[in-house]
Amino acid sequence: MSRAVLSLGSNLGDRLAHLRSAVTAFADELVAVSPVYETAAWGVTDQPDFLNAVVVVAADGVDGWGWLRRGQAAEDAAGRVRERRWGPRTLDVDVVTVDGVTSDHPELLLPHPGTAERATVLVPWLDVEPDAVVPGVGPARDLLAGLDTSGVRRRDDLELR
Ligand SMILES: Nc1ncnc2c1ncn2[C@@H]1O[C@H](COP(=O)(O)OP(=O)(O)OP(=O)(O)O)[C@@H](O)[C@H]1O
Ligand SMILES: Nc1nc2c(c(=O)[nH]1)N=C(CO)CN2
Repeated sequence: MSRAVLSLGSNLGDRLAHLRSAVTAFADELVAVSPVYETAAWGVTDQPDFLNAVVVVAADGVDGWGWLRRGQAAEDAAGRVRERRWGPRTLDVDVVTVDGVTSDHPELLLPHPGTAERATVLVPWLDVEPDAVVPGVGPARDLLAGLDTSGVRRRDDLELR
């Protein structure tokens, strides 16, 4: 069984609908779905706030590339136009980790190299996996302790399923 942690993000159009479309795309593989967070944009900061969430998925016979392709298909279905790096997007699906897999291929970096610095990933991940570890880096809880979480606000009024 291959188990993966996926980070979902949207800051264009109907953000909640875009995150829900990703959850629906992985309906048969869902292990856990985090709460939704409203988050200030990092990287390129002059863009709208994001909604972010994390899902844990598992399936037989899907490797890291398979999870990546499945995420990209969900992005395409949400009408994502690939423009500037870190720019606004209808749906972003990042493969954060795949159990037991590391990769240094530029099109599939595992664990995702941004994970340790991104409260927008670590906060929802810890909601569903309090003992989460970024392989080769450290416990998510310890990484988060060094980060500013002021721009990460839980939206209990929004549900993904
Ligand atoms: N773990 C991964 N998950 C998703 N995409 C990855 C991963 N590792 C490498 N990539 C590659 O990153 C590219 C997509 O990048 P994208 O435009 O989503 O970047 P970004 O979301 O702007 O920035 P970041 O990757 O820092 O979050 C794709 O070509 C994809 O193959
Ligand atoms: N808050 C927030 N900011 C971002 C995000 C994101 O998911 N959340 N994704 C980006 C590109 O991957 C760029 N900036």
